[in-house]
Amino acid sequence: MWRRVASLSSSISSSFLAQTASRLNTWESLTTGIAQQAKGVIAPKEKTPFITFVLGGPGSGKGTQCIKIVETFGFAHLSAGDLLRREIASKSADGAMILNTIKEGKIVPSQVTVKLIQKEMELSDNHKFLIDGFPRTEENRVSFEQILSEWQSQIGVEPNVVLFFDCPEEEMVKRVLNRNEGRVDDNLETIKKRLTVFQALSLPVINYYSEKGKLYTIKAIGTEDEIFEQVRPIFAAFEQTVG
Ligand SMILES: Nc1ncnc2c1ncn2[C@@H]1O[C@H](COP(=O)(O)OP(=O)(O)OP(=O)(O)O)[C@@H](O)[C@H]1O
Ligand SMILES: O=c1ccn([C@@H]2O[C@H](COP(=O)(O)O)[C@@H](O)[C@H]2O)c(=O)[nH]1
Ligand SMILES: [Mg+2]
Repeated sequence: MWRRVASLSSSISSSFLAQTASRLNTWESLTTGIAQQAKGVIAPKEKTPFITFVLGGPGSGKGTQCIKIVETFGFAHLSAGDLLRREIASKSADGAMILNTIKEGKIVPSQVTVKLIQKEMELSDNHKFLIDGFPRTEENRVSFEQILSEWQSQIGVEPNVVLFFDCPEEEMVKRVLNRNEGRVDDNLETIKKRLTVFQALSLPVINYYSEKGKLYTIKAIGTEDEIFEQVRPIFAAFEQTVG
């Protein structure tokens, strides 16, 4: 379980925190850290988080390619849409609001989505994250950067890689209508709204990362395997340094 050192402050004394923080140059595993502290040994987890945002329109193939990246490169896959659908299924306090927002093809408030992603990252034993379908708006991006800035001394405020699956609209519509997974937003009316939201709110995020030199654009047409052959070299290039 990965935890930010700062998030331990409510349960652990500040002297323990200061001691722990000084020994660790990155995130600490809470359970391992406490057990090892009891033995008088704290072994640092030296792997720095590696964050990839996976962006693209509805049905562009983000989730499909994430599965292949996980299989090949051992990332943890965090789909923002799946986390939100899990909230609906669990009938959480935000569930009804999230359901209505998804049906309308709109964007759930940043604080809700960021909290879910942050929790998943903190619970993960992995240090390599694929964050699928997020950030969807500039506001999402800034909210997440605020979280990362808490870890700034360790990892900086930006993702390491941003993938953009660039797919023609007619192909995206065809794929979504054929998806057949029972999603409430897989209908023509909602898809049209999602495409409008993508153009208006998500493309600016993609342009932002392009200007930052972080963007890797994938031509998302062809077979799933053909598309993955564009994705593979991006992660292969980082493999030595990321672990
Ligand atoms: N290269 C491809 N060719 C044909 N169909 C594909 C291809 N890649 C994915 N699909 C299919 O298209 C549908 C949408 O793919 P996927 O769920 O991966 O997209 P997505 O970008 O995650 O969409 P969303 O944003 O709606 O979650 C799925 O049914 C998937 O099996
Ligand atoms: O960061 C996010 C991600 C998703 N949503 C909402 O969920 C649906 C479905 O998302 P997928 O990534 O396509 O599974 C999306 O249309 C949004 O309504 C969100 O608000 N914020
Ligand atoms: Mg998806």
